[in-house]
Amino acid sequence: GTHHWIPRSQRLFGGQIIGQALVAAAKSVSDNLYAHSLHCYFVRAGDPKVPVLYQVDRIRDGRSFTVRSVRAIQHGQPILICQASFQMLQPSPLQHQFTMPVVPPPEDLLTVEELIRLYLSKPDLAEKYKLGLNKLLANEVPIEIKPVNPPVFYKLTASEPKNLFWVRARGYIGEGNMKLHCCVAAYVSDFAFLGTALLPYPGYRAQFAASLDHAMWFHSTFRSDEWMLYECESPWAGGSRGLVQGRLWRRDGVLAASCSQEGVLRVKPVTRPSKL
Ligand SMILES: CCCC(=O)SCCNC(=O)CCNC(=O)[C@H](O)C(C)(C)COP(=O)(O)OP(=O)(O)OC[C@H]1O[C@@H](n2cnc3c(N)ncnc32)[C@H](O)[C@@H]1OP(=O)(O)O
Repeated sequence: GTHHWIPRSQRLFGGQIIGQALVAAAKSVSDNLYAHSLHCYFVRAGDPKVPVLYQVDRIRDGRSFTVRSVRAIQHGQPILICQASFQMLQPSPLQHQFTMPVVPPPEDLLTVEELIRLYLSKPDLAEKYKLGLNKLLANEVPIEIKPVNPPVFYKLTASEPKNLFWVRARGYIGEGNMKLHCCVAAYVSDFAFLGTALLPYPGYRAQFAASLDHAMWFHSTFRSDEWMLYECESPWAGGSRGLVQGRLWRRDGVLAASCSQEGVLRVKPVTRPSKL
């Protein structure tokens, strides 16, 4: 696996490693099987200077379900261990899902880049914020994001640990390759996910934040290059860790996937300039 967007932390982006691990697992199963879940642990930081080797173990090929175990390896050591399970399409009379939250459509909202440009155009914006916003703008991520409740970047306001944004992969993937859409959704699902646990604590900034594990369940067909609503919430934080849970909704209200992640969050108080 080669690298796309590299975060400022200079560790490999977790979503990229999960997405590529799922690509590797998916290549080892037959075409009539579809990913329905994955469970991963990030055991070492990924090094952006070298590629990642994905080693797949064929754990079991069952009649309906097939399980693969993938190790992502760099410098001879695992950086991620991932179990992925695939199933052949099977109908069922049992069918239910939660209801998608009612939010404005993506066409009525601004992308993160448009929001940043809007803030940068404000004549009264302090210099110290301009630098941070320009750094964010230079961050070329292969995902488009439209926050439903855009954050006010320079205001320290605590909010509930809940977040909603429209997301889609940049570029065209097209219909047909459901395995690829799941891999791209795995990439997308790790982006801006753990930050949900920090929303109630504007007085602290993350000194060290990294995902420890990530799990996903795929429920229906979807296209990751079309807008999906990502509903994120953090039911708990403590012990220098935060738990986040997410639901990816197709815009027609069908629940496409569910995600869970725990991350290490080491924070320090934001220092405000003295008024003297
Ligand atoms: C949030 C974006 C989502 C992402 O994509 S994150 C990328 C995917 N996830 C990862 O890369 C995580 C990979 N896993 C790992 O790196 C390791 O397993 C992991 C989680 C660091 C745990 O390894 P350990 O050896 O147990 O590391 P550690 O927790 O002792 O140290 C990690 C860093 O924290 C620091 N630390 C330790 N105790 C601390 C304390 N009490 N207060 C403040 N900082 C502390 C420690 O120095 C270390 O920092 P650094 O890595 O040296 O810069």
